[in-house]
Amino acid sequence: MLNKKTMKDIDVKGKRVFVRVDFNVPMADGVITDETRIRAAIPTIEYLVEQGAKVILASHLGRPKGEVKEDMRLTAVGVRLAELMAKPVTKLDESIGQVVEEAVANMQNGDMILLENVRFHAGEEKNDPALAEQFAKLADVYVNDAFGAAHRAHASTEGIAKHIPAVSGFLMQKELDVLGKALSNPERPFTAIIGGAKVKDKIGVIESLLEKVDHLIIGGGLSFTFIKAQGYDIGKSLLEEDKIDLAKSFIEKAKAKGVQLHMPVDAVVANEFSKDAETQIVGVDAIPGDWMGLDIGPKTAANYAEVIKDSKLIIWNGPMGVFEMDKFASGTKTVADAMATTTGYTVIGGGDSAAAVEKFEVADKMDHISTGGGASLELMEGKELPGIVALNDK
Ligand SMILES: Nc1ncnc2c1ncn2[C@@H]1O[C@H](COP(=O)(O)OP(=O)(O)OP(=O)(O)O)[C@@H](O)[C@H]1O
Ligand SMILES: O=C(O)[C@H](O)COP(=O)(O)O
Repeated sequence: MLNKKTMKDIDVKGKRVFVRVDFNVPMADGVITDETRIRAAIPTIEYLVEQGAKVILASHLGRPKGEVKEDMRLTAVGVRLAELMAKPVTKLDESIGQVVEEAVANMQNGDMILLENVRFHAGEEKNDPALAEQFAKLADVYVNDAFGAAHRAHASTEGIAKHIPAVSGFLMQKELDVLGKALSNPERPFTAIIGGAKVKDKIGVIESLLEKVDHLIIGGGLSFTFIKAQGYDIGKSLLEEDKIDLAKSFIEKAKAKGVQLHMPVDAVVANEFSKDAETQIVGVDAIPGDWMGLDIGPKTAANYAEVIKDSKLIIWNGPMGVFEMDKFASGTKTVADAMATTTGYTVIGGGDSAAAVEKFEVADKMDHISTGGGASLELMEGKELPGIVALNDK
């Protein structure tokens, strides 16, 4: 997409290569619960090992806010990576300093080191030039393969690229190719599905997609602000009062642009926010005053499935309801199944939608599941991602 150098444009043989990956994987009690992001980085790591590079891997995990947090160490990730690579990975307890420098000095070609969570240093998120320099001095070359963190201008994603030759890895390239092509030269009909909790988080992406898509499907918590904007009562459903006018303006803009805007016609409502709540299915014009909408209804889901079936390209970001609870999972499941069976090209914009297709066991039916939640959203909004901008031009 962008004219940036990749690993293939430079010689990495025998070089010390600092590879920023996004190993920010979900963990529960020290156990990795989803290793997608580790697997996604393997092609880059394998290539570098095969080329005889000295591979120094760096990542963040969680948000430790500049302090050492025992439960945010990358130790378990190192163990899993070694298994997946079927080769030893030396996991260090630091990401800079003497111990790291000595370990790097002792590396043989093809060796792998995994540094400790870079966010244990406050300078990482502050993009502290001194920290970036410390990272840079460990290596001859910088490879950024952390698409999921490309929207962050941090010392290991942006600052370091100012000091040593900086290129993209294979995952970064793939993400940019798929999302970039979809957005710049989409096959039509092009449909975007936007769900999730809040309008606030999706303003930019809705605005940008209205310029590009043929169909825009709205679901999830944010759809209730749109339903309200159409003049219906939404009971105790999620409402962003200050975004009603914005929702109205989106409805108008869609009309003006000839974009077909699809909004819920029915909803699954509950008497409380609980997995054991009482539920009923109602039209959006009949939501009872003290109930809340927690999923799109079956008519809506069937409408959405029909649009997905007839589309050539579909991008999905954000669940249709509270899919974590069985009673409110049906809308998201119907959309996931429609994505799995359409002949169109399907792209999942990371985060909760990726978790949803995993949960409904259709992940392998998707054409592309982005490893970036926030990053893919920002890319779809048309924003420049600092981790990419910082790389060397071709
Ligand atoms: N009708 C609803 N009422 C309340 N919460 C809802 C509703 N529909 C969906 N949600 C919740 O919204 C959450 C997901 O929204 P959120 O905006 O955080 O994620 P997302 O859009 O997938 O973003 P990302 O991809 O960055 O994770 C889910 O946890 C889901 O339970
Ligand atoms: O999980 C993500 O979206 C990335 O790893 C970035 O994490 P962050 O939102 O904590 O910067």
